[in-house]
Amino acid sequence: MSDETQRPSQPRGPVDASLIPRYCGPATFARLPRLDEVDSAAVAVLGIPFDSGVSYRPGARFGPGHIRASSKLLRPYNPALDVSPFAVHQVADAGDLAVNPFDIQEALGTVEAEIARLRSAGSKVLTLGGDHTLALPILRAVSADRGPVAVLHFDAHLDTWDTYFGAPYTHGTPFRRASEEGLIDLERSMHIGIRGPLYGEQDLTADGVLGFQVVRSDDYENEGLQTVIDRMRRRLAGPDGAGGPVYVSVDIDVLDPAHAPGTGTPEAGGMTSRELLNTIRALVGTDVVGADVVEVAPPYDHAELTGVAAAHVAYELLSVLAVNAR
Ligand SMILES: N=C(N)NCCCC(=O)O
Ligand SMILES: [Zn+2]
Ligand SMILES: [Zn+2]
Repeated sequence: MSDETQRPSQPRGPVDASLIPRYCGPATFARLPRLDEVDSAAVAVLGIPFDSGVSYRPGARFGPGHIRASSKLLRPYNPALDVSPFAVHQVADAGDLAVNPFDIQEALGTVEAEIARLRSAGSKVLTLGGDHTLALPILRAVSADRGPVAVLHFDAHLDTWDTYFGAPYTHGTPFRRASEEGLIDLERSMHIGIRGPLYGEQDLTADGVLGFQVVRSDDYENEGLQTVIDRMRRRLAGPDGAGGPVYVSVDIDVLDPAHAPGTGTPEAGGMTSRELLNTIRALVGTDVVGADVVEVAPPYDHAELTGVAAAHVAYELLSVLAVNAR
């Protein structure tokens, strides 16, 4: 009797690195199966190679491939959360979405439709970007069936600016548009890791009106990790403590350029990857409805530093989803 007939409901996991060397074979995230190789997936990892919304260095269109290539060393068991994220339920790589690099509005429509399609097939979606513009169409799709969601946004930047060159859909503006469109819960959303020069003081006041609280990068040093985690969990619980759906958006430039040089708009004074991974782990027990890891720009990376950091961030997000599903 084959394994499959004995255990028909067993999720198909990653390729075994003790049988097939890690550097062999097609690069799916964490060497997971492709979505078309499994019946269905509780979580789909979707690449979106799009960087037409960037204000500075381009290159995030190569992010999905780079994160996958940097994810080959991930192992199946996560001791930090005591979970095997690919054994609890089926996780699969949905490949790359082909989006129009010359027409941003059309690209946003393609992204929204694909996220909606995967979600209606029963998959939560972890998106590998791509630039931060992508958060807007993803939030449109998620809030279409979950209503306004809390946005937990890890980034050096607010990304609530209004326009660049008059353009409303850019990587610096997704969360202003999302707030204006009523996609986010104004009482439970938060940025973590904010730092660096702004256009003016009004950037921060406008951001508060749009529904965000701010944890600054320096707060990790001044208050400590546990205090930051407590603030995050209190904010996500909301004023009545009841909680609700949370969308997690991770711009890899939240990390210090020493930890993640491969990104388009780097800012000094950032978080360590250890701080970021530990903060994400503290999301166990919150209703994470989707997530992205964006702004990985491989042309500026060295030794896969940024790719490995992004792969681990994605792995911790998948681990949280697995613990929550258990
Ligand atoms: N979302 C990212 N990574 N960066 C936004 C920077 C916008 C600016 O150039 O002011
Ligand atoms: Zn950023
Ligand atoms: Zn961003």
